[in-house]
Amino acid sequence: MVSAARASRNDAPLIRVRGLANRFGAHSVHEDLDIDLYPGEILGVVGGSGTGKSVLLRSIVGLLRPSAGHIEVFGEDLLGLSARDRSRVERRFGVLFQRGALFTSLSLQENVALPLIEHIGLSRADAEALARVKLALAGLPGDAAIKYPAELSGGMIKRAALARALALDPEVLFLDEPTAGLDPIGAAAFDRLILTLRDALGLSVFLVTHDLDTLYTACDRVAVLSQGQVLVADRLDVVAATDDDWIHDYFHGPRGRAAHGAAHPVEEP
Ligand SMILES: Nc1ncnc2c1ncn2[C@@H]1O[C@H](COP(=O)(O)OP(=O)(O)OP(=O)(O)O)[C@@H](O)[C@H]1O
Repeated sequence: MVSAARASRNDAPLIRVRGLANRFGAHSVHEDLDIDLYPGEILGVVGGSGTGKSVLLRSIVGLLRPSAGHIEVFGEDLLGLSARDRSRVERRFGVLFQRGALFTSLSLQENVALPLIEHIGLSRADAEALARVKLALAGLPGDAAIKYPAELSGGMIKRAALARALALDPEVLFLDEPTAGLDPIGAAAFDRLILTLRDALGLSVFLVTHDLDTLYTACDRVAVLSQGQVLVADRLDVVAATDDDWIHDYFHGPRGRAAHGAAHPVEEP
């Protein structure tokens, strides 16, 4: 199921990564990696454990300086910018990290208000009012705003972290394994939320995942990382048909068949 907001390949990429290398000492994670994110698309990034999906995300959002390569975002060469200009560009990103990363000593509305106070200089009252709007946008009930992370289920924590990622009205949303740890119903609801938000807010989404259901439900394109590079980045059917052992095991193993079956139910005669 892919919405009308699917990216047109005639558009220039919003994010254009070329020749990226990430090395930690003698350990090379990426070498000469290229990847694009098009406006309005949800790009799923998959690959075996340790293939560098999170490292790639962290390099693009500015948390990790790559060893080599170019990262062009909104037409600007990110690695060539001054710290001040970089943070201007990075303000247009929203990031949801794997473990949610909420401050445990703050209520949800205080967590979401924090970037609004720090980056926009809103008063505490205005920031918390806007935070409540963002929490509602992420599908949380009104009474959740004054709760603390310890009082919430895993699914609610993800939604609160998503609300915080949306606080500054980003144009690009980066999600690192957003459905990890959620039960299948909670994960499916989160996938639908991502689609709804993309359509409503015109977001472009870079989504690192292991979740096959997410790929089938939410992603316009899928990029597979393997041996330090992007092995293939295309529509799911093209990717699933690519001749590669990992792709074959991933898409055509029991979980892959189940996800495909759920996305393409056989119609009763
Ligand atoms: N700061 C760091 N210093 C040294 N090595 C690192 C650092 N960050 C990541 N790595 C290594 O880079 C490799 C890729 O890590 P990354 O977390 O990106 O993998 P991943 O594809 O996201 O894996 P998973 O699917 O298991 O989450 C791993 O071998 C990891 O140990």
